[in-house]
Amino acid sequence: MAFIEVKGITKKFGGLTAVDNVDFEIEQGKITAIIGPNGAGKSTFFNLINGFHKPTSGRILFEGKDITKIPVHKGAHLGIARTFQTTHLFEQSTVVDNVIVGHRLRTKSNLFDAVFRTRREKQEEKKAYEIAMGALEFVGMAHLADTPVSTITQEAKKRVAIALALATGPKVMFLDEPAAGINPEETDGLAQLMKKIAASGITVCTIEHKMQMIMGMADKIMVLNQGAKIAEGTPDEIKNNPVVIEAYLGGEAIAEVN
Ligand SMILES: Nc1ncnc2c1ncn2[C@@H]1O[C@H](COP(=O)(O)OP(=O)(O)OP(=O)(O)O)[C@@H](O)[C@H]1O
Repeated sequence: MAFIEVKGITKKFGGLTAVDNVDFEIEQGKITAIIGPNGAGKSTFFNLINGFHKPTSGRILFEGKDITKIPVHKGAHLGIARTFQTTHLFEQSTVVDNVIVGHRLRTKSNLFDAVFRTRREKQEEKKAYEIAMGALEFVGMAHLADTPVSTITQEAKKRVAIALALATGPKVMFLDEPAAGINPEETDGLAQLMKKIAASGITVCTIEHKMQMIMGMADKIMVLNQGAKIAEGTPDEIKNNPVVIEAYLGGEAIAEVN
């Protein structure tokens, strides 16, 4: 059984077919990247598998279970996490408080507990703090735990956004352009972090435009073009695939990644 299996998925927006009958499998504990030119359908495909869009047709199986129609919060409880843009962080709150929000998603305290501060609520608060600190440790941000998000660098914010997803205890993490807007050295650092996440057993699925980064870290790449899957394989297979070179990367881009 595949970890995530996408079967014949199609998404239409009015008359436009953004994703066109794509079959794809994601392996557990690996890094999978989705690439393709602008408008190829990457974000749409990504949002179909992480539950943010519902397909026009086709099915998605997660550990053999049909998750095609389940709401996003149910997906989160099954272990499907998605990182948000750093602009979704609460700038005035501390780094650790931001991450605690991620963990809260999975804890059981209800409004009654929150108002009357029951023992369970206190225990959960402590646990949420410990989990948040563990996630910050993992991404190398524990030393900034008590710092307001507004004062940390863009790269640090990206790591905090990843910690937030990690704190939900996911089985798979979806990262949308994790390295956008940061320098090459920081990009390398993030690639290392993604490898560390995958090595810890959490499956990583990403869209990224930085080709060198993708080629250096992905176990498997899918190439979309005009909504259709035109290739899938290892970085080496993709770099040398004539269809990909023709449709997307072009001779110069290939020279760049080799
Ligand atoms: N909510 C929407 N409503 C209508 N059309 C949409 C919507 N989202 C995406 N599209 C269209 O679907 C097509 C695929 O878009 P998508 O954003 O998935 O591509 P992409 O490969 O992620 O592009 P980019 O690299 O530029 O982000 C585009 O033609 C886009 O205009």
